[in-house]
Amino acid sequence: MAAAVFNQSIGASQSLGHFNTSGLHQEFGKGSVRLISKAFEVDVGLSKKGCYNSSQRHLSIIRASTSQTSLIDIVSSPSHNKSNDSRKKSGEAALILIRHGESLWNEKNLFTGCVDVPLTKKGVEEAIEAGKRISNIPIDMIYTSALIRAQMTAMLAMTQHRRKKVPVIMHNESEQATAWSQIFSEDTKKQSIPVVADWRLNERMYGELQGLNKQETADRYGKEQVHEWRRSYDVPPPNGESLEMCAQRAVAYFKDQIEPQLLAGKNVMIAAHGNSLRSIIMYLDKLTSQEVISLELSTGIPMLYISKEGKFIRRGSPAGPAEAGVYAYTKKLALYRQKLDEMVH
Ligand SMILES: O=C(O)[C@H](O)COP(=O)(O)O
Repeated sequence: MAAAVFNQSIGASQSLGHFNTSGLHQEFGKGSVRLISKAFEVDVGLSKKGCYNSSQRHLSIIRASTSQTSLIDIVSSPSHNKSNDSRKKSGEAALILIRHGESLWNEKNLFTGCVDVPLTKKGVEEAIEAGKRISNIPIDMIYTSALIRAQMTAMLAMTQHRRKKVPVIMHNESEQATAWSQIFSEDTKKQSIPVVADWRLNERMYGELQGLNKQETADRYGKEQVHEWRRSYDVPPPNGESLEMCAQRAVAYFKDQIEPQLLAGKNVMIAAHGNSLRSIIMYLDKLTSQEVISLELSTGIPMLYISKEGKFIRRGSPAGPAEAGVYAYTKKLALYRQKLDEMVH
């Protein structure tokens, strides 16, 4: 069964180059075609609780909590996870990248950047659809930006996951917040997925363009100027961040916080934004500052990478509802899926 899924997936990956794509795409690299589109993208040929009035009580809660293992410790510690042995053997981990679903300002065609606006109804639906597409892929840790549109996307997507673990937002903004969000059941912790929200995954800060209409801005300053602000690597919009500046925090965060999790065999989902993800993909795929110009990400389309021995291998994203035919599963992912099937039947 697992082998069948595996073979089917490999077959799909080999034929991906023949799919019709409806969105934007780019081609470059020797022997490799990268397609980033609404439809799919793949490399071809590469393969806490209660209110305490007494401050005394409050302090003791904090002290008690410091001796508790946190949810992140549970996920990160090898001794807490039986399947960790097989992870070590295969030395691989899944990495899912997902740009948030459509936001209310995407719908209005406004520059959004770090302005914190929620999803539209369509964005909610996109997030749920994205969740269906990744419902068979293991997820041990979730990282999102500090912005609600990315957090909504991650949470809505997780409502669809077959493993039925519960995403739990980590609150480390203060000692008190950490203490008050402790879970006191090891079993419950094991059925939870830590969600770490960090501003360094935020959308690029769009400076004085935030809140302006994209079309009106192009009419006023010229299409080329606006394209340069939106897509060039090193030209920042007025008083905003260039992609390069955005990369300095987003990629640094990825390297410091996320990559060690992947290297430890943890399967990670990142829900973030067009430009913070473009900068991370630039790092993962070793794109040049020229190549990244034509890299476009659609809202709500999950991309799958495999992290193996310090390398990142793109394994596609789905063209349609039949996700098994479009993600190039590894044997390990196929086995995970088989286990999920067995849990249901
Ligand atoms: O912040 C925004 O306005 C968008 O979500 C991303 O903008 P872009 O398409 O100009 O990169």
